[in-house]
Amino acid sequence: MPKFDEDSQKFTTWLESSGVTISPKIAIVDLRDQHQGRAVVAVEDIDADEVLYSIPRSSLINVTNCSLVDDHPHLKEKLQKLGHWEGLITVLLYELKAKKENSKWLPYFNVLPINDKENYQLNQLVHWSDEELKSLEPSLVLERVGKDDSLQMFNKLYPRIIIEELGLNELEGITTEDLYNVASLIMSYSFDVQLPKENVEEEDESQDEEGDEEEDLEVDDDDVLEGNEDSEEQEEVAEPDDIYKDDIENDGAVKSMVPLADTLNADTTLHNASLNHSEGDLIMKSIKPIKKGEQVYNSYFDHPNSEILRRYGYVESQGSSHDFGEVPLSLIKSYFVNNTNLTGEFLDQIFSILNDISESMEDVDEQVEIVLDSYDCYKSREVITELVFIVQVLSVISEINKEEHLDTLNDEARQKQINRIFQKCYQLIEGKKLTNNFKSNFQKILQTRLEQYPEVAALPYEDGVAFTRRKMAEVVLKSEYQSLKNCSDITETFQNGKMGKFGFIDDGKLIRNITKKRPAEESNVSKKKKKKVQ
Ligand SMILES: C[S@@+](CC[C@H](N)C(=O)[O-])C[C@H]1O[C@@H](n2cnc3c(N)ncnc32)[C@H](O)[C@@H]1O
Repeated sequence: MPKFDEDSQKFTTWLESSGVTISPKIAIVDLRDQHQGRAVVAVEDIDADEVLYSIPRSSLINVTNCSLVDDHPHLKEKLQKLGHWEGLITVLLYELKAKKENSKWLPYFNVLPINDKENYQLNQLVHWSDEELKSLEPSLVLERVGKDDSLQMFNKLYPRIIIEELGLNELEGITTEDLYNVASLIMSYSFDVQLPKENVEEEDESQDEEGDEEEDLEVDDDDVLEGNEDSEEQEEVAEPDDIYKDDIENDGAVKSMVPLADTLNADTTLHNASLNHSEGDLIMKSIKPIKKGEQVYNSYFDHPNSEILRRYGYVESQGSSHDFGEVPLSLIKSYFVNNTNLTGEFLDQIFSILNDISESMEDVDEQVEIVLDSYDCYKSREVITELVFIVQVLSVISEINKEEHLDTLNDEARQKQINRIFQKCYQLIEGKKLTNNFKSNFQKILQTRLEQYPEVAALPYEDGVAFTRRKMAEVVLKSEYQSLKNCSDITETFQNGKMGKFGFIDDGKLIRNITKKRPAEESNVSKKKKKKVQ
């Protein structure tokens, strides 16, 4: 029997001996010829809502259930305070580098990329060379690769935490590559597993609500490789006690490796099974009928292809259902600088005023932050409201600025006028209306963004599986290009699509409405200033 199959079989035997019960209607199969590694398929027809397997918590690996705690019980508390990523990385390094052949999870590790370099290539973006990453330009996913942040976290973990704080001399000599590999494994295989309610209650009653949620558990979508929650902290040279965070158990969930649950591949359109939590075991259930021979697919959350590639190292060759392209704020800014009378300096002031306006809104739920780093434009011909809002606001400001030179007003008057424009645009959009200038500026902005993509992005998806890094990069660019292209069709996006039907009005009408009610003193300031610049 080939080693790959032998490892799958040993893994299945190990699962059974670890208390995992598996429906006879499914089997682990070898889909290397389709570049999908191992997968789970139905060997008989399965109805919706059938239990496919049930996994006892004792077979999970996390900071409360691992060899490290078995061997060094006094470290349990410290581990739980390290943070989800740091905790699980440490625990896994101990299994892989200290326990090695003696780890009770060995048959599980042997079916994972970490112990089978021959059959698995790690393709998450942190493993791409700078040259390879260039093939993803101009995708903004390049700003989220996070190699530097990961490195910062690794430098904090080793040797400071692992050797000096926890005293794990068994792990002396681990390399940055070891850390990258373990972090990549966590990124694409781990789950945030909810703790049974009683556990949470004991620790912190305020977590009750979260513990009660009956949501599906999905493969983790957290961002350690970007150094998410802790990136600022990591920049400082921390003193020993600031390596500790809130107790993991107080979060109501613990980042865990879940054998077998992570053997499921994912697909945004073919998703047919989900992992549910219960008080005891974790249960994988079908969410729709699955025919004999079909693959059982989990969902890794609503990611576009760029994120699927970044986190999991593959792409959906015909596009993800959740694809979007992004328009960076910098492009919007340069568009207005090049095509209107707004200068870069004035636009920066406008952005800062817009931020102040949203911060000053009393009702936090109603706060509208419209200055974002980038704006998503979905394949489904929906764009985020913030994009509509900012382009509409800037279109109006540039029009008013022709007459009134807002940039020459004093700070207070300028702020008031921009606030008024903001409020009027808000009402306009709420009333499902936009202006004609918005239409033309929006179209040109999207066109400018589309022109940044290489020619290949405009071509249709190719047949077959994209599995080389070059082809996967092309698929990401096509996914983004098509999404942006879909949204650039104004009629489809703003009149026939999911965003509802917008009416377009003459800009003059809105501008008259904004300028007519301006307080008298503001107009005076404006006139005075205008005289100066004439
Ligand atoms: C949780 S594991 C799934 C099991 C994995 N196939 C294995 O052999 O271990 C996630 C990894 O599986 C692969 N994968 C998942 N869904 C896939 C898909 N639809 N197409 C190709 N590869 C996929 C990716 O390499 C991803 O990082």
